[in-house]
Amino acid sequence: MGVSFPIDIAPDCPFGHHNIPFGIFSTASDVGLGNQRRAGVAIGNFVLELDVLAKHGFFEGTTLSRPLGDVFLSTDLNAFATFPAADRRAVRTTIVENLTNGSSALYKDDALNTAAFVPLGKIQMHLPMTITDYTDFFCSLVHAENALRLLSLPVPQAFYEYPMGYNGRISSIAVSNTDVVRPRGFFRSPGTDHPIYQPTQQLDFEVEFGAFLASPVEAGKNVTAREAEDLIFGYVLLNDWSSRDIQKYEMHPFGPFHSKSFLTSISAWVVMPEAMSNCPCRAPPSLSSQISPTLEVDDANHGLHDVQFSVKVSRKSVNLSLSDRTLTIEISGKGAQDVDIVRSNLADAFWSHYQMIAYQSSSGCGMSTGDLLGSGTLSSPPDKIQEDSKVAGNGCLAEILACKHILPDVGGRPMQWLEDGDGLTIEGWFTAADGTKAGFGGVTGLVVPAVL
Ligand SMILES: O=C(O)/C=C/C(=O)CC(=O)CC(=O)O
Ligand SMILES: [Ca+2]
Ligand SMILES: [Mg+2]
Repeated sequence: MGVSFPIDIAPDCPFGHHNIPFGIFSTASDVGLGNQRRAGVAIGNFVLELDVLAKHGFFEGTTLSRPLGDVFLSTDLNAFATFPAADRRAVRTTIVENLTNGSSALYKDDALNTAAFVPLGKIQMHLPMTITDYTDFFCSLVHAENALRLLSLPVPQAFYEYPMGYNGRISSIAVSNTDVVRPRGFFRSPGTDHPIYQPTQQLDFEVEFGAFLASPVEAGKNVTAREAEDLIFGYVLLNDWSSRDIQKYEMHPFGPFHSKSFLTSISAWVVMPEAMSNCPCRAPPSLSSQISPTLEVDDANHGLHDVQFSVKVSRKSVNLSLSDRTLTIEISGKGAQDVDIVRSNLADAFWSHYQMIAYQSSSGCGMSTGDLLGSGTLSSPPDKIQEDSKVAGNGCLAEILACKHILPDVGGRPMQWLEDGDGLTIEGWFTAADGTKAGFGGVTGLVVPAVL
């Protein structure tokens, strides 16, 4: 038997028995269906092929409103997302019940076991959904105060009244591990009086939380925040890579344009809301302001869970030596140094995804299965970051610089903007239903030089 019961879950593994995130993967040509994209769930160090379960009748006893058919052979999770929330929950429950039952055919039938489990090391992950629209919001008051202070601007009154947002570009969205090609744009370098088209010198990240919409919202129909829960298919980590010099120049008087449209990375695994159903929530601070009834949520059910984010930069040290008129630059071959620079928490946001969905629909704006809603940069107040004072509570470098927070050196150099060769990973962890730690699996990117 390739995978025996109980599946070993290492303490630092994000994919325990009560997380079960969904994703789209492919394998090498000699493994299973090879390079065909298909759906799976992550468990321990494996992906469980969902079509193999479906074809072996695992969901026949599951009450569903319509047959699953070949839904798990789709190249995205959109078709599965259109099943009613009760169906999606029932499918997930069946998977959990089988994985946690030593007498399931999953563990007893050798051929099935071999076909169903594929080691994570043998797969390639793809975008989990075909993304139909993308909005990026501005939901953290801590971030808004710090970012706007840098521009000597007050937080606008509207911030407290609804979740502010801007329309993003779907073409910018890529799955974790996609390289970050340094973007080029028009901006003024210090000391010049006109903009020059050049690679950004102020490349930044933004820690965000994304939600995928399951069911469409017809144009003209207003969804209230209390109705939004069942519309959410699942959550991903999102990094809204940003160029601050381009942004500073272009955002007068419009919103962000090229400064945000070169890349937005998301984690590959979509965590279902049910995985977080027992994870603590804190009532969103927006409830204490004057908000429209359509944006009101229940104190105990609003989606602002205790999800702990961290950011790690990986940078190689550079040794310079000057001998005999020759300058030698050596990138340390001893591997990169990893440094934690940020820790923040979803529970510190001002607005939740339920409220973002309600606000998005409030104008009569239609929404589709596969719409992605980013939370905006997520920061936490400094008093929450007690364990390690070197780590900032700010969800991006611009804000860390605005707060004059001194980060530890990385690769022997001060940490300012992202450099070519830097790797950056955002992780997110929460408490799953069985009390174990569960995670998103990270969203990572390597910065590579601009294409000139
Ligand atoms: O107006 C500002 O200060 C900044 C706006 C943004 O950077 C847009 C954005 O991505 C918002 C966010 O991530 O919170
Ligand atoms: Ca953003
Ligand atoms: Mg971006």
